[in-house]
Amino acid sequence: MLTMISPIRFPLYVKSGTHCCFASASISEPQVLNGNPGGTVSSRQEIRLGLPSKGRMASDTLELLKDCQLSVKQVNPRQYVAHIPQLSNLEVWFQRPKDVVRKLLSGDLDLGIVGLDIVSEFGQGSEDLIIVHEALDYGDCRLSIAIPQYGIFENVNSLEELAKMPQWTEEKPLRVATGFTYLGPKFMKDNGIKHVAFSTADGALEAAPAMGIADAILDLVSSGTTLKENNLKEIEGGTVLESQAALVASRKSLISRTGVLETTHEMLERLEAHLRAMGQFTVTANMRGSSAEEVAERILSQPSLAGLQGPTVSPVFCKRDGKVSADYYAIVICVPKKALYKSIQQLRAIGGSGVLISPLTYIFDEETPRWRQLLSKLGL
Ligand SMILES: Nc1ncnc2c1ncn2[C@@H]1O[C@H](COP(=O)(O)OP(=O)(O)OP(=O)(O)O)[C@@H](O)[C@H]1O
Ligand SMILES: O=P(O)(O)OC[C@H]1O[C@H](OP(=O)(O)OP(=O)(O)O)[C@H](O)[C@@H]1O
Ligand SMILES: [Mg+2]
Repeated sequence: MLTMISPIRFPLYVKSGTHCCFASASISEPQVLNGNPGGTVSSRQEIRLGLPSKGRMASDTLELLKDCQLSVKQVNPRQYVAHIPQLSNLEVWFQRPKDVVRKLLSGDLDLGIVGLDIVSEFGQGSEDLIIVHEALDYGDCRLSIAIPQYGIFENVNSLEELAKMPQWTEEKPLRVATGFTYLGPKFMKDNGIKHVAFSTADGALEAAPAMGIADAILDLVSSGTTLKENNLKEIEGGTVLESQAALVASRKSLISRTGVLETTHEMLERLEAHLRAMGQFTVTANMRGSSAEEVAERILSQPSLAGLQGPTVSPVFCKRDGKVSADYYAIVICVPKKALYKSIQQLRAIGGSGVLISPLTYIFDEETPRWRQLLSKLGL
């Protein structure tokens, strides 16, 4: 449930109350709850995964799942429920990212994929939300304070300088427009900044300072183009959080609902195998040598050629003068994409030839490190 911010320190002007939920104490008044009352684990049999229904996360999420051989089958794009044939007993529900988090909390969803920004804003530090994979490698952005490049802000370049400006008083606080009405005031409070008033807005926040609606904004920044185009700048110490897409789960569901832990394990294995492989190439090459050990020693003498668990070295046999022997060896290693050219140079330096580079699809480790972490978070 959202907590309203102290109106004295951080007056909050809420444009619309649609994203707040209230539980009335009076019996005579009707109650308005956000989802399943009390966030209990209901008796439904199916496991539910919430995915973003719109926005830039929607297509990237489907793409990622497809790359993990977990294609989502949606009969009709306007239908909000779908299936992943590989994961039996799982329903996919398309929801707005913030509703994915709310429904995880209310017990109406068991798993979800959303940005960490949304998890922090709408999860509000709830112990029931568990981040299973915090780096799905898309939707990268940061939540930052931005101020005008001009006028009284021209020489202001840090949060400290912004807070020290004589303009902000109890009566006339720094006005910040944001969609992050939980994280914004919390950040200001954590940084000991007084005389701040937040107002909510849903889009095109970057226009607010020029329109005179706000002095500063707190919004997501990725390339920084939108800020620049609107003559705004980020400031030192003004980043509230770094975000990217994450797999999130309800603690209650993981512990109590049949099959949720197993499904989470399978999803995690597939995600990790795909994401690890994304950063690597397979390199095969030929190398002359007197023995497999001698070739392996030469490879391991190079810092970028160690591979995942050391090189695979196989003899290439040929028949000469009626005698079968191995004069050279085929080697196979994985190299990080970023270190590809360095690896080729090192391979050549030790006598490698005929170098072939292929993409990798999956790397399945013996055990995914995040699985251990998940079990320990659950006390299992
Ligand atoms: N410029 C950006 N670059 C990369 N990722 C972003 C960017 N802006 C937002 N995101 C990430 O994508 C998520 C969804 O943002 P998006 O703007 O696509 O949808 P939305 O905010 O739900 O829709 P709307 O902005 O129409 O309300 C955000 O919560 C954040 O994690
Ligand atoms: O740093 P950049 O790469 O320019 O991206 C930042 C912009 O992206 C998001 O807006 P979005 O495109 O989602 O539009 P919205 O305001 O309608 O949410 C965010 O709210 C910023 O406005
Ligand atoms: Mg947006």
